[in-house]
Amino acid sequence: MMEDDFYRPSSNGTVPPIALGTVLWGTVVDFLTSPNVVLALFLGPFIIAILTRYMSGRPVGKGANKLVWRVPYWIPFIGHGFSFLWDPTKLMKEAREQSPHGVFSLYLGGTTHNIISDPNLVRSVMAQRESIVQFSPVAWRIIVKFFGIPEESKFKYDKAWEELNSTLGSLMRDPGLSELLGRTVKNMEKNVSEMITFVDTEIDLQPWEKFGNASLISDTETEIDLVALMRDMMGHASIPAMYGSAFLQKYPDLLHEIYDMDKGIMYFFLGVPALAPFPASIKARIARSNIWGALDDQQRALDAHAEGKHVDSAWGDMEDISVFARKRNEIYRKYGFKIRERGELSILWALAVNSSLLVYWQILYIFSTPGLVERLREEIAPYANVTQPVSIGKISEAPRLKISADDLSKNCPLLKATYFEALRLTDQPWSVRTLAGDVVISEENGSEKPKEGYLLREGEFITLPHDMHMKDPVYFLDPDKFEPERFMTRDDQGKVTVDMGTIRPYGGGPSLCKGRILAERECLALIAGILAFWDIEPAENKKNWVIPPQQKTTAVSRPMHETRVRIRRRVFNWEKQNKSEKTL
Ligand code: HEM
Repeated sequence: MMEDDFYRPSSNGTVPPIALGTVLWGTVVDFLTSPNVVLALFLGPFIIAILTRYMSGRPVGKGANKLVWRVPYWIPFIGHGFSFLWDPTKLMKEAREQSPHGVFSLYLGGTTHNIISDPNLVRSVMAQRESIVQFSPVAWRIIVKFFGIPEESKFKYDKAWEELNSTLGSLMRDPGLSELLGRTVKNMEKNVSEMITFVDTEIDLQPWEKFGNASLISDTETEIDLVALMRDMMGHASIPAMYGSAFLQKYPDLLHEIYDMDKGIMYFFLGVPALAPFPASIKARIARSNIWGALDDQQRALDAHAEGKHVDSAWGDMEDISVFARKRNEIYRKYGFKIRERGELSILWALAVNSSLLVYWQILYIFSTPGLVERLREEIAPYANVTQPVSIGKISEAPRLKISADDLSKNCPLLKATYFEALRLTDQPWSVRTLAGDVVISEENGSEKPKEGYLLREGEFITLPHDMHMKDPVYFLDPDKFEPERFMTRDDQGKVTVDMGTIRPYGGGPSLCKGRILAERECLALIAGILAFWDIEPAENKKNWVIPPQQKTTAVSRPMHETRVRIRRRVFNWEKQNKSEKTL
């Protein structure tokens, strides 16, 4: 029998195996480098892209039930994915300009998103039945992906949904609203009057001064980052109002962890794995897990408190935790939610992120608009005032600040208009819905104009980017200009009123922001308090304010860079009087 011999030359003239590989490789190389194949490989993707582009622009049809025009795209399946991730605002702005009716659809990773910003059509979407135009599947996706609630807890949430949702109503009416607002304003009155310490010893600085890298210029002037300062001033007032004063004392980094988590929102939604080497993603995950740790601790303490068990003394008597937070804890206990299943992070995040950014933009626009500060100070004077401190010999207390948030909202149209205008310019909220059936949306224009109607199909998404309307030059003259007066009207008797008009800074429909009344009042209160107490100018060139470009978030945008400012305490009337008496 002949032995196998790999090295024996082949007797039948075929090439040996080693050579066979070489030949095969050579053949492949020959094949791949033949002009036809090079052409095909080179042109293939182009042909696919051109075909995709040609076929992806969906015909619109005619009549009252047209299909929404789809922006053509080049890459199958991915569709507009890359340009969407790169700069969604630019993509949408350009698409709206090209679309015959300002309504268009984008194709993102296999799903069709109908983008609607016309206020009449948005109203029509909001008026549809929730069973067809659904928010709850979107809400659950956010809860799992961003807030990290375990998927398997869904059945508990389904059972408790109505009761948990009904607690949100108490954010908008009394006694819940006035309890939260009252405490928030009290914290502001104290913190605003102690906002700047004018010391240069790190240990004596206020937490917001540390975060804002405060540097002492003189006994009466400090330089600081306005973004960090305003964010923390709001957070240090609103979070203790809802979760009690021990919460931030026990977890002093919590506020900044909320900001870090918020910065990583895209990574959570894209499902980027925990260990993926993206610093912002890793930071956001660590932050989320620390926030969970703090909230879990508080839930345990609340459980123990409610059950009359021992509670760690660091939590104090817990009496200053809002009725709202206690009620939610009661519902979690009633439905047997384990500590790790409780979704308080969604509330804490909603409370902390948007108002804290909004007050930064609002104060920046106010100070950078010539003459506005003086007009506002005159308007708010009766409702945000500073009184003379008590003096014993040469030692006197700090001046006292008193703010009436309800009066500011009712009686200060200019201040309120600056809030609406800051929202219009910097808020970029989107409402997203899924379609559980076909639906026709149409303009209820009530005029002779033919009614425009669009057929939207089951399985598609509807996205309402409210910011597109808020910056639309058709509705807002000079849309990039800060002009609060655009929200104000004067009647025949000279009475000035302010109205939000068609802007939708808080989204709409069933998911419409439940903190909107609280947000408006707390923002007005903080701005009025600061205007009453402090003078602010840009640090660099004392007259030249720079408005930073914006980075998109889920609602109020983040500035792309910090704003260094110089802050001085105002000279109050009694001080001016004392001075003039001394010089006499
Ligand atoms: C200027 C400040 C604020 C802005 C611009 C804002 C904006 C928004 C937006 C755009 C939504 C989503 C709406 C949608 O999906 O259509 C929302 C939801 C929500 N916001 Fe706000 N918000 C602000 C402040 C607050 C505050 C202070 C709270 C207090 C906790 C709060 C609580 C909520 C809650 C609970 C929801 C979810 C509502 C639901 O799904 O039923 N918001 N907010």
